[in-house]
Amino acid sequence: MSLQNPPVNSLSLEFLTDICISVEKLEMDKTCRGLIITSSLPKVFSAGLDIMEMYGKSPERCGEFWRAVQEMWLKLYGSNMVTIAAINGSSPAGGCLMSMTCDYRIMADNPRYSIGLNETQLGIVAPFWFKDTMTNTVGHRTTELSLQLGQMYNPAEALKIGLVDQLVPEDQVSHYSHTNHDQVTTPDRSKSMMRKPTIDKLTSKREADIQNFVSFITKDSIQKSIGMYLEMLKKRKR
Ligand SMILES: CC/C=C\CC/C=C/CC(=O)SCCNC(=O)CCNC(=O)[C@H](O)C(C)(C)COP(=O)(O)OP(=O)(O)OC[C@H]1O[C@@H](n2cnc3c(N)ncnc32)[C@H](O)[C@@H]1OP(=O)(O)O
Repeated sequence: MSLQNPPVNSLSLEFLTDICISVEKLEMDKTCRGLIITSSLPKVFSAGLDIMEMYGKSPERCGEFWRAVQEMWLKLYGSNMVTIAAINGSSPAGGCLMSMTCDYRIMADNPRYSIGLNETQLGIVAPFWFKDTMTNTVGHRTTELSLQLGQMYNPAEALKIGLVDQLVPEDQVSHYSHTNHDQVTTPDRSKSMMRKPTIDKLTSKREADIQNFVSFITKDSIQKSIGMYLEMLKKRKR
């Protein structure tokens, strides 16, 4: 599955819906042995959630958006397929979350790329299931530090903390993803054993999590922080 939503593969409601439909189709296809997620765009795997979906939108629309974010995570983290993230560019926040849902992460060894949960930089607290996914990936202490600082890691740092599993030359990300994938034929039952408690936690609190997101994101102070972050993103370009 090659992500293609220019300019930065930000995860809008529409794009998230497309991703969910694609994953669902693959999941039902008996001939499909697994899933490699990568990006069709240069330099960016995914810029994470589309910030414009969280800025100046109605509570109803925010709720619909958040349900789609949850759905994407539930589908990928609970997938019965062998999943590999072929991270061929930067992968902040929701992009990092998407990578962490996979069984294995291969990243392009380019020091200009970065990956991590940077929500704190937007004045946002990462939701509990983002935190849980990271804890399951890199452990409690690293997650605590990482979330408090909104830390982004270059590929070498990401490898060191276990946020990615393998670094490869940029032009060989696809090759190594397929090679690794071919070595695993079916997902082991241990995958669902390891992930079920984390998945059940969100499933049982799904509506409350949506309410929490909507009331948090529509607060004036949070809207102001997001507005300032958007300004910073645009200024950084100039
Ligand atoms: C209770 C819980 C409450 C809340 C939880 C909410 C959780 C949120 C998780 C998230 O995922 S929030 C999104 C966080 N994402 C980011 O901070 C990424 C910001 N973007 C970047 O760092 C860079 O754009 C990049 C490294 C991904 C790519 O850099 P580059 O190739 O240099 O592109 P530009 O920076 O020039 O960006 C091009 C264009 O795209 C716009 N843009 C970038 N990221 C986003 C985004 N996530 N959503 C919407 N739009 C984005 C950027 O502003 C530029 O727009 P122009 O109109 O100026 O062209």
